[in-house]
Amino acid sequence: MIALGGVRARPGASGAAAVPTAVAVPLRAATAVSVSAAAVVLVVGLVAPGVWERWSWLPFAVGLLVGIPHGALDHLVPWWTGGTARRSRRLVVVLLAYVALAVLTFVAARLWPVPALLVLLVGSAVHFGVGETTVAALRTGRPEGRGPRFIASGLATVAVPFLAWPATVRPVLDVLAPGSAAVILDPRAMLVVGIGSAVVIVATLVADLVGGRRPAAAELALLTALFVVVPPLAAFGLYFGVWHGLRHLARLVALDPANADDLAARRLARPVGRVLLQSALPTTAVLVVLGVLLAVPGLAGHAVAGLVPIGLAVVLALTVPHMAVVAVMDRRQRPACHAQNGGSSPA
Ligand SMILES: CC1=C(/C=C/C(C)=C/C=C/C(C)=C/C=C/C=C(C)/C=C/C=C(C)/C=C/C2=C(C)CCCC2(C)C)C(C)(C)CCC1
Ligand SMILES: [Fe+2]
Repeated sequence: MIALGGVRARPGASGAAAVPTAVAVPLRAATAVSVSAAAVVLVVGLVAPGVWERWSWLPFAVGLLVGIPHGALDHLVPWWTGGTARRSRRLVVVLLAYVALAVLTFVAARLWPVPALLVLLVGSAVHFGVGETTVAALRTGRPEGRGPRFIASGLATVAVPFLAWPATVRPVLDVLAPGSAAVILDPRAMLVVGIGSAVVIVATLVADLVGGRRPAAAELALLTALFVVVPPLAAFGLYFGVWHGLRHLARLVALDPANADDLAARRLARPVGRVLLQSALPTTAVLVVLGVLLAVPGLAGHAVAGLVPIGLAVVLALTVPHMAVVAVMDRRQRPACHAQNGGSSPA
């Protein structure tokens, strides 16, 4: 037996598990919204490229606003995945550790901007790659290892915008982490990462098509095209908020034990309302921090000013504690690799 979304499911003959309604229903809704939104943004980028070049900040700002809540229930994940009763003293410890990790990351990024940004970008690629493979596994009920799809998704979402839009990202990098543009956009490094990304993405697409995994191939192709065609801030905003963030929220909806009955009856409205209500306070706290950093000149670092660099700095600082929590969640929610042998996952 394997564990999916906190519900046990028996693997079928092919090694794939029947995907429980608890996770299938919200994930299907989130997938429909994210794929449609990405397709619309991509088509606009193809038909009227000037629109996103001029209005990039809009999808970026909306993406931040919609994407921040996906981490806002991180402090509850250990209880939802561990199946133990919530104790207020342990909750306070988790909250304090989370805030401390985010503050330390923010300060480290101000003190050592270039190495910190490089580490955070690699961390982001791992985080997005794991998110894509876990969602693929949860959708099909088949285990997904840390193989080509994980690397291809990380590269498509993090390396491709730098490869396709060097002139656009350069000024943002120069403000976010002075000196980082020369390192990240170094022509030899770009050539190596560019060839590596092309090989891994194309190989994954071909393997998916040959293996009959057409939806997975279509999603990877859509994401790659989005980051190639649409200017990076607009593409990132769409991906972060409406793709990665929304799918993560769908997984959270399935994890909260309070939603079990509604999801079993395929009712989504109440579970979505519950998750939004629970995430409102932590989201507001992060938005207040963002507002204070924007309002008080110099607080985010001497050179950093404006929504784009401060928004990115805040979101990147949250990446570290968020990644730590999501790593635990992924281990407990994704179909286990040994499902094929009928083993049980570490629920
Ligand atoms: C719970 C809790 C809370 C809350 C939390 C939250 C709300 C979270 C979130 C989280 C998150 C929200 C996360 C995030 C992540 C992110 C990421 C992962 C990012 C990445 C990025 C990138 C990759 C970028 C890139 C770039 C650059 C750098 C430049 C320009 C261009 C581009 C855009 C491309 C608090 C603190 C209140 C308290 C305690 C507890
Ligand atoms: Fe995330």
